[in-house]
Amino acid sequence: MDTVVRMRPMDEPDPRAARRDSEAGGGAGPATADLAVSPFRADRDRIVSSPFFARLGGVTQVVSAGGSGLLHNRLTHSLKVATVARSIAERLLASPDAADLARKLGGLDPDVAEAAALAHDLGHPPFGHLGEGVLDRVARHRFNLADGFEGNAQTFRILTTTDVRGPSAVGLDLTAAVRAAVLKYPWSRLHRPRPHPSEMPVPPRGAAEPGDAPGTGSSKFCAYSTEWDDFEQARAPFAGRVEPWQQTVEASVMDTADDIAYAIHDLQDFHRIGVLQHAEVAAELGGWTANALELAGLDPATLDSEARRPGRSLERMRRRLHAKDSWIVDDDAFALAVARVRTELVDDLLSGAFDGSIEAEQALAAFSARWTARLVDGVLLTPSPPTRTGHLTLRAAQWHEVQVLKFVHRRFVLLRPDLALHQRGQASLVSTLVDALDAWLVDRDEAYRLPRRLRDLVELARTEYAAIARAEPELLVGATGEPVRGTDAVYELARGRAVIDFVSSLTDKQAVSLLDALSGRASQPWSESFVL
Ligand SMILES: Nc1ccn([C@H]2C[C@H](O)[C@@H](COP(=O)(O)OP(=O)(O)OP(=O)(O)O)O2)c(=O)n1
Repeated sequence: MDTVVRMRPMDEPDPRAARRDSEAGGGAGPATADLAVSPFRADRDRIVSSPFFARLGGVTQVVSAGGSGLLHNRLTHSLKVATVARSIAERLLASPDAADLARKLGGLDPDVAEAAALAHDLGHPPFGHLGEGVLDRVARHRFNLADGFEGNAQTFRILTTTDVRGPSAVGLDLTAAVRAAVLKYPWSRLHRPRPHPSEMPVPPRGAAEPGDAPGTGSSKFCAYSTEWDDFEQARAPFAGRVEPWQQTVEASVMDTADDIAYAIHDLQDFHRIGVLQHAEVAAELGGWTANALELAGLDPATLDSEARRPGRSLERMRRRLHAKDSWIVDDDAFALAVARVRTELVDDLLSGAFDGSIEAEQALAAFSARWTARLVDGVLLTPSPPTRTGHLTLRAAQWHEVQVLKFVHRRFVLLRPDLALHQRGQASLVSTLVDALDAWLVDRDEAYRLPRRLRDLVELARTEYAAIARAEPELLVGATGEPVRGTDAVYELARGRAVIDFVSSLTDKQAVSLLDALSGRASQPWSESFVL
């Protein structure tokens, strides 16, 4: 790719700072004026002021955000990601070579990276990833929405469409650079850009179709067809700087910061509440280290049949890395990463139970500070990365360490049957709630008593799908690829999108309270725990 960069004359507007409404002749009126002078700082402020941002305090990171308040929720997580993203950006800019490369690739501004990090989880539905999977199934199977639901695409929809910042504004009207920086997976599910990244010989991370659902498009993506115009406008300043399927540098900073933040704080959280036990983690890592050669020689069937014996799960993970990430995987680096995690996590942190003492808090804080610094020190900006990664990557040592840290969390927290039990209940709650709201929407007798927000969302989506039907009818397909034609069919899509928008914007607690009320289990009509 040609990265020769033309210098912009001083009086020419910065295309990275372009806003959609100002291009359309609108712009911020007096009621919505920004305090910050820098457009990217103004974006950061717009995001922080949004009710969608405040809502993240009530949304699950891994387990419910309610209760003790000691575990991370999506708000405290986002604040940490923002801190890490800003410091990565500032460190890169302090190196003349990295700063020069970042400029050639389309620019790097710490305010943009920070704003994107603050915004990156806005689209997470109640109950986090669990809710995401349920809403995707419901969107495709019940409402025939080919785009389904995806947390990152919902983030982009909130920022550009459903959030508002003044009487006439649709979306937060952010700059192109910040909008582009939240595009972790810069493509739509099925059709755009062309050729679609899912068709590449080695697709970027998230672009491949799920093996068990052929024809459903990329497993991760950042824009529904309703937001495609915004997507193209946001990415326009980066054309010729990065490939169409590549993240901008700022998106890559946000993505890496997200990985670093949760790899560390998820382990802290579950040590704090006593779920992460020293003995089982020590046995797994120790079992792999003591028998690495023998385990590497086991055939896959034996490895599967012995899955519960110490070391087997880690060996399966090592093989998965070889299958998916051959661009970086290295057995020596893997063994060193296992050794380091064993020393610093298992022997140091987990060897004493968390008892709330000052000493225990100090140990947690030291673990977090040491690992955050180590991983942030491991970032590297490269001119021509392999397709599986962005321009910003972790060096091999730190990349393997993050994989091992995430493995410990997945194996000893996420795969626990007691967590699965809890999540099955939440999954059923989300899908029942969708059914109940949809039944309310189609009840003719209740047409004038519908929640105002829900009604507004239906109208918004109806306008959007009608516009697509006129301008790009080929994009309007149902979940099995059949064309959607006619006013009634378009309305059905709009109804589905509106219910999904509505449910996905609830906190965990609101979702519970709303279903209680809709099922006749709430005793008070004027409850304050949710706002319709
Ligand atoms: N099945 C899963 C997967 C992840 N998580 C948790 C672990 C991390 O705390 C966080 C990771 O999810 P993110 O959305 O922050 O990031 P990803 O990069 O994994 O996903 P995406 O790229 O879709 O945002 O969610 C979880 O509880 N259950």
